[in-house]
Amino acid sequence: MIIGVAKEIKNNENRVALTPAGTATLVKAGQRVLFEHSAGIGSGFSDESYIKAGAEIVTDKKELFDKAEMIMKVKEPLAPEYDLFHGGQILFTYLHLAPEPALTKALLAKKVIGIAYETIERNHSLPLLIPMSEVAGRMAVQVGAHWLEKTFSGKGILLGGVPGVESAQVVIIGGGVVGTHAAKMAIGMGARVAIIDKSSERLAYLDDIFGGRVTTIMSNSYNIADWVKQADLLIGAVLLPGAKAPKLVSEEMVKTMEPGSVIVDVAIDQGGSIETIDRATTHSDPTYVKYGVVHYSVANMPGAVARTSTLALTNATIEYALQIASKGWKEALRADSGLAKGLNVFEGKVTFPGVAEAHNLPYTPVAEILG
Ligand SMILES: NC(=O)C1=CN([C@@H]2O[C@H](COP(=O)(O)OP(=O)(O)OC[C@H]3O[C@@H](n4cnc5c(N)ncnc54)[C@H](O)[C@@H]3O)[C@@H](O)[C@H]2O)C=CC1
Ligand SMILES: CC(=O)C(=O)O
Repeated sequence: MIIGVAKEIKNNENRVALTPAGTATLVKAGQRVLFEHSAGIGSGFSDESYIKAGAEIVTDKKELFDKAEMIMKVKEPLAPEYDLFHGGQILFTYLHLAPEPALTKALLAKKVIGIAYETIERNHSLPLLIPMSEVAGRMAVQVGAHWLEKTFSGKGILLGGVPGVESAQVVIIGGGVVGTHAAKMAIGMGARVAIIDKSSERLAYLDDIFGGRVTTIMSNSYNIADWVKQADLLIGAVLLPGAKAPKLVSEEMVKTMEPGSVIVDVAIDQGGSIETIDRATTHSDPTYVKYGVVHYSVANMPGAVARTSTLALTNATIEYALQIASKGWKEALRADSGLAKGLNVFEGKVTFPGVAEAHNLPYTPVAEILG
């Protein structure tokens, strides 16, 4: 199969879909890898390192898209990329289609075979979302600590306090991968940490692994309102896989937060879980202040730590890319029902229920397509 690796164009998106090691794995398996010129630079990988791994460098983006049977990316395509796709082309990337009507429409019109990293399942987990959620969870605390500084419109408090001075209260809504990694960092920095989740099993697990170092809270609007009010740093980390994120924190709740508090809504890539966050921000302009509270809603947080993220992402994606390329997408999906959950759009049809529901479009089960 001819695999095209495209350079990312999203604001400050420095990740790339394959490392040289991942490229070498595909080439060794008999696949042809076309690599867009300088696509790896932001992650510290030169064109030469990809040539050494067996890739061919292509300088013209259009030529890359025209030739490739499968395009591998990191982020969802943006408007300038929509026209580059052709019918029957496989797109293997994060798609996050539920909050993106224009992108969904474009991929349907182009009859692209869209396999989304974030909805592939294995053993009831999301193996291609996990590595970036680990990164974003850890970053959420780092970023939150930064914006809590007075210079950046924050309260002017240190997460860990100092002896004789109270530490900050971090409140995390959603105790999955993002939430757990955020909690690890926040505990490490000496903050007081509360995690709110709707799953009692998950809360029990978090209580077990963190012992007395976190407070676990059952998710309901009463408890959320109570804890949002106390939060110096509020982290949104919920997920309903493939669907739009539920708005759990209302505008009224945000108004009860003290001025200079900070919200980091990691769940923004699925539309966001905080009512006062109505748009994704960018790494070059990451925050705005509303009701005195600093709001941060960057949808590609791991792009800022591209070297770590590209390595972690390729570690996870490579075995799936290999399966799709060597067996062909249909056979690969037939052989792995978890990979089949990644199919979101196929030849003008929506094949993921959460996406169909979000856009009020008909839903075609993947099984119907695989036959
Ligand atoms: N902004 C960014 O750069 C990035 C964003 N993300 C996003 O972060 C979000 C979280 O991802 P993961 O932690 O991997 O998901 P996950 O599936 O591991 O965890 C989600 C948690 O949310 C909980 N949850 C669902 N509904 C809830 C409710 N009503 N109340 C409280 N808890 C609820 C679930 O029980 C689960 O524990 C996703 O939208 C993901 O795409 C991930 C990586 C980067
Ligand atoms: C998960 C995702 O969208 C990201 O890492 O950017």
